Amino acid sequence: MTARIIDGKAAAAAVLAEVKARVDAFRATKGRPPGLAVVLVGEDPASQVYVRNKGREAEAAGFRSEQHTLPVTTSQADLLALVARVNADPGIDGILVQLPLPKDIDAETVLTAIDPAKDVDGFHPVNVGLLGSGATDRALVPCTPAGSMILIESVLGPSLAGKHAVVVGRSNIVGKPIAQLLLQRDATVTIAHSRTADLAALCRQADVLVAAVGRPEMVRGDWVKPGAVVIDVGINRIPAPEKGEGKTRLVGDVAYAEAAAVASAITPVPGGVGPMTIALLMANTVTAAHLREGLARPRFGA
Ligand SMILES: NC(=O)C1=CN([C@@H]2O[C@H](COP(=O)(O)OP(=O)(O)OC[C@H]3O[C@@H](n4cnc5c(N)ncnc54)[C@H](OP(=O)(O)O)[C@@H]3O)[C@@H](O)[C@H]2O)C=CC1
Ligand SMILES: Nc1nc(=O)c2c([nH]1)NC[C@@H]1CN(c3ccc(C(=O)N[C@@H](CCC(=O)O)C(=O)O)cc3)C=[N+]21
Repeated sequence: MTARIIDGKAAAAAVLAEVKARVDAFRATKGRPPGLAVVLVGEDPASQVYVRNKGREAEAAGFRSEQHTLPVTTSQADLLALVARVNADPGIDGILVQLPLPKDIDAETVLTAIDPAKDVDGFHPVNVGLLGSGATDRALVPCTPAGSMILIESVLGPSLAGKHAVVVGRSNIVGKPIAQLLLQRDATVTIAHSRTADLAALCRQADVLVAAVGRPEMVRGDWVKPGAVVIDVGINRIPAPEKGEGKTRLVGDVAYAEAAAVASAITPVPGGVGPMTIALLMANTVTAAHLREGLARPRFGA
């Protein structure tokens, strides 16, 4: 079997088209566009690329978009003061503080200081709790998990009843929220991590296999059940001497060619989950704007 390649770029473009239509309607009703503030502390080059991409998409969608770039030496108090300022700005509906933060800043303190109604990352404890209790009418859901679900739905449809989903990775930003969303779609969910015994055998039981580990090509072809749907969340930059000295390339957490020979459908890296993350950030900003203004919640990727 050769797997169907799940086109994350095309799916992201479809979400962004829905976003744009919603932005136009929102602006016509409210007389202002949705607003997104992205905060970057420090000069991590990968983070700079992501933040720039987010700003570009926000402008393309017709948002008010602002970027705050603070030096790596910024104190936690100064960052909290900025968060308080954007919390209080009525024209800002979404706030994203790019992770990771410098080591002297406590990320949990900063994320908890964001107004949950503006928490378009879905990382605030209020949104984590709403997601965990199934209140998806009110929760802001993390972008990468929400985007991954749209890709899964594009292959398997809305119900995962009877399917075993294995999520490798238990981070608060990816693994745990993806597991919650899979559970809500009636999958039987197993969450694996670095202390899981016989990971390969467990993965071989998965009808839906989600890799969110951060280890290049760790999931091998013989870990994949024939016909499984494989979602590769990993983004790893590795040396690519074949492209020339000092060059790099992006790979996922899945050994793509091996897995694609066994799976029924698989996301590529790049061009899979990554573009969906950015599209869902825009969608969450539109959702936050609607909820803050008392308008009906829009749905994306339906
Ligand atoms: N496509 C996108 O838009 C995004 C991609 N990413 C990418 O997704 C990946 C995961 O990110 P994130 O969740 O933040 O990473 P974290 O480092 O926070 O979490 C990694 C998880 O993988 C587990 N793990 C690590 N090594 C192993 C192993 N050998 N066997 C089994 N489990 C293991 C860890 O287990 P334990 O808890 O036991 O330590 C942990 O739960 C990264 O490649 C990241 O770049 C992240 C965000 C967005
Ligand atoms: N507060 C916060 N929210 C995040 O959502 C967040 C974060 N911090 N920190 C870092 C991770 C990572 N992340 C990605 C977003 C887009 C791509 C993406 O667009 N990837 C492209 C390739 C991009 C490239 O070429 O480098 C793709 O996969 O096709 C990847 C990764 C969001 N994150």
